[in-house]
Amino acid sequence: MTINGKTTCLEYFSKTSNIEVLTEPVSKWRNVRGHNPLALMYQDPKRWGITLQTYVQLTMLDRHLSSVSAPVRMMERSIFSAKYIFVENLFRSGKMPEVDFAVLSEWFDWITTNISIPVDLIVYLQTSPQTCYERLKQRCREEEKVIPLEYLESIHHLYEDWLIKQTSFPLPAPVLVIPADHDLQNMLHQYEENRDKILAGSCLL
Ligand SMILES: Nc1ncnc2c1ncn2[C@@H]1O[C@H](COP(=O)(O)OP(=O)(O)O)[C@@H](O)[C@H]1O
Ligand SMILES: O=c1ccn([C@H]2C[C@H](O)[C@@H](COP(=O)(O)O)O2)c(=O)[nH]1
Repeated sequence: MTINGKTTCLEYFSKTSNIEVLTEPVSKWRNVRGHNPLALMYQDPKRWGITLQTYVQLTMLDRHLSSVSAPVRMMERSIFSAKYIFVENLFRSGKMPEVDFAVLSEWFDWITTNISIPVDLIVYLQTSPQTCYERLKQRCREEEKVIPLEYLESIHHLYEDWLIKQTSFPLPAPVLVIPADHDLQNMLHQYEENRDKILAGSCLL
């Protein structure tokens, strides 16, 4: 999901030795050579969706390919969720022209056919759109103030189709589902309970 506690979870595990944590490169999406493609996309998705998602695809690929510095790597999101969820959502909601979707898809297909992107486990922090909406307001990131609940509902359905029903796109790895509508204390307890499974190697979505 989006805005559901991924960074908070990674911060928790980053305190464990032998784990390398790679957070999402969102600071790059907010500032590429002085431009803010994340803000532009939310202001006018039809015009700027392709711009943001091209850059997301590049920066996620860069994260996947960066050299490993610990026995276990935990990564926030992936090149797969960028394509299967966010690009798909823009396209299906009529906010991405067909030609932009086609070009992004060609890039994605080329990358995933020609470059090995191994993922061992997907950890799905499963949250309701309402919870994400509350956390969005709590975090109060300037670019995201325009996000309506309906946007989070669409993203949620795409995630559920992909990771739970498993009816939409191929899964690059098995899925571990952690219900994540709970308060922080409860979440930390669940992370401890799932620690061994998670440390088998994971990618947070
Ligand atoms: N379990 C939780 N209960 C309540 N608030 C939370 C919880 N986990 C995270 N938050 C808060 O929600 C907001 C978004 O969390 P964050 O970890 O940044 O999400 P993400 O990385 O998925 O966007 C932050 O303000 C964070 O402090
Ligand atoms: O491919 C993507 C990935 C993310 N986003 C947006 C969604 C959020 O506004 C930010 C960061 O995501 P978090 O879940 O808060 O970490 O980036 C996107 O538009 N496209």
